[in-house]
Amino acid sequence: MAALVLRWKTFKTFAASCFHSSSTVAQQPPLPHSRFFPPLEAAMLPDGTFRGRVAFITGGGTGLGRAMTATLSHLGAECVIASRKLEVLQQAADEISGQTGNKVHAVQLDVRDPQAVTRCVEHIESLTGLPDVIINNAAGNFVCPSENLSANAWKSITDIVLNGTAFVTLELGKRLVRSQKGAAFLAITTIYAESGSGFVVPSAAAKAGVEALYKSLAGEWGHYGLRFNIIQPGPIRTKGAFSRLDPTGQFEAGMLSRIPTGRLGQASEMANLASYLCSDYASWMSGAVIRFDGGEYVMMAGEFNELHKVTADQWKVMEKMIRSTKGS
Ligand SMILES: CC/C=C\C/C=C\C/C=C\C/C=C\C=C\C(=O)SCCNC(=O)CCNC(=O)[C@H](O)C(C)(C)COP(=O)(O)OP(=O)(O)OC[C@H]1O[C@@H](n2cnc3c(N)ncnc32)[C@H](O)[C@@H]1OP(=O)(O)O
Ligand SMILES: NC(=O)C1=CN([C@@H]2O[C@H](COP(=O)(O)OP(=O)(O)OC[C@H]3O[C@@H](n4cnc5c(N)ncnc54)[C@H](OP(=O)(O)O)[C@@H]3O)[C@@H](O)[C@H]2O)C=CC1
Repeated sequence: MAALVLRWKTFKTFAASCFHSSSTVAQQPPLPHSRFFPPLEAAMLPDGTFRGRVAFITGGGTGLGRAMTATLSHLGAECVIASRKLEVLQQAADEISGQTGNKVHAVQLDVRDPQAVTRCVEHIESLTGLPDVIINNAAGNFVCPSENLSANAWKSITDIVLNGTAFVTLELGKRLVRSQKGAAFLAITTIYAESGSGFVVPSAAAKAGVEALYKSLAGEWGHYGLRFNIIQPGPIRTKGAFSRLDPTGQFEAGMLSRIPTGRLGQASEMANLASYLCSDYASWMSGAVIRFDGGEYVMMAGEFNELHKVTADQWKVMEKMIRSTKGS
C-alpha cells in the first residue's frame, strides 16, 4: 500500500511538472525583437462591414473560431456557430452577443456525420437564410508517432478535418448554387499542409486535402458567385491546439526561436485577416492560400538560417577562410 501511495505521489509530481493545466508550466515570453511587431487587437474593418450578412463558423465556440465569430459579430454579422459541445457554444454565443448586440446562434453539430450536416444546414436556412460567409474552422489533432496510430485515430482526425469540411462545403454550396446566391468560403488549414509534417500525419494529410478541395472549387464554382480562400496559421495559443500538440510545454521555446517575428500569433490578428478575406474588400480574392505565421515556415525551410547562431568572431574566421580559398 505504501509503495502504491509513493508511486501515485511520484506520478502527481511528474504530472504537475508536465501538464499545461498545472500552473507550474510557465508560458514562454515573446523574444525582445517582437517589440517591432506588436499585435493590434482592434477590428480593422469599418463598423457595419458585415451588417445584413450571415456568417456560419464551425468550431466557433472556442479558440480561433470564437475570435473570428466575435470580430464578425462586432462588424455587424448575424453569426451561427456549430460544433459538438452545445454548452460551450451557447456560452460563447451569449457572451459575444452580449458584447456586440448582434445575434449569435448556437447549433450542435458533429461535422463527421453528413446527415447531421444536412439537418444543421436546413435549420440554419430556416433560422437566418443561407449564409453569406462560411468558415470551415473545426478540426481535431494530436501529436502521435505514426506507428502508434490506430485506424480509428486516423479516421477520427481525417473525418473531422477533410470529410467534415467537404460535407459542410458541399451541402451549403449546392444550396447556394440552386438559390443563385453568392458567398465567401474560408478554410483554416496550417503551414504544414504544404510541407507535410511527421507526428501529425492525419492532420497534415487532411489539411492538404482541404486545400485541394478549396482551390478546386474556387475554379469550378466562381461563376456561381462563390469565392474560396484559405488561411494557414502558424502557432497561436489556444487550449485546443497547445494541449494536444505540446502538452508538456517543452517545445514552446524552440518554436519561438524559429519565428522571425519573435512571438506567437494572436487570435485577434487571425480574426482580422479572416474578416478581410470574407468581406467585400476581398471580392477579387479567390483560390488564395495565405500563410499567416510570423515567418516560421520560411525560417524552417531556409537551409542556411541556422547561421543565425554564428557569432561575429566566428564570421571573421569563416570569411577569412572563404576569401583565402583560391580556385575549385
Ligand atoms: C514541436 C511542436 C511544438 C509546439 C506546438 C504547439 C502549438 C501548435 C502549433 C501549430 C499548430 C498547427 C496546427 C494545428 C492544427 C489543429 O488542428 S489544432 C486544433 C486541435 N483541437 C482539437 O483537436 C479539438 C478537438 N479534438 C478532439 O475532440 C479529440 O482530440 C479528438 C481525438 C481529435 C477527437 O475526439 P473523439 O472523442 O472523437 O475521439 P476519441 O474517441 O477520443 O479517439 C478517436 C481515436 O483516436 C485515438 N486517439 C485519441 N487521442 C490520441 C492520442 N493522443 N494518441 C494516439 N491516439 C489517440 C483514440 O484512441 C481512438 O482510437 P481507438 O482507440 O483506436 O478507437
Ligand atoms: N491554434 C493554432 O496554433 C493553430 C490552429 N490551426 C487551425 O485553427 C483552427 C482552430 O483551432 P484552435 O482554435 O486552435 O483549436 P480548438 O480546439 O479551439 O478548435 C477546434 C474546434 O473544432 C470543433 N470540433 C472538433 N471536432 C468537431 C466535430 N467533429 N464537429 C464539429 N466541430 C468540431 C471543436 O468544438 P467541439 O469540441 O465543441 O466539437 C473546437 O471548437 C483549426 O482548424 C486548426 O486546425 C492551424 C494552425 C495553428
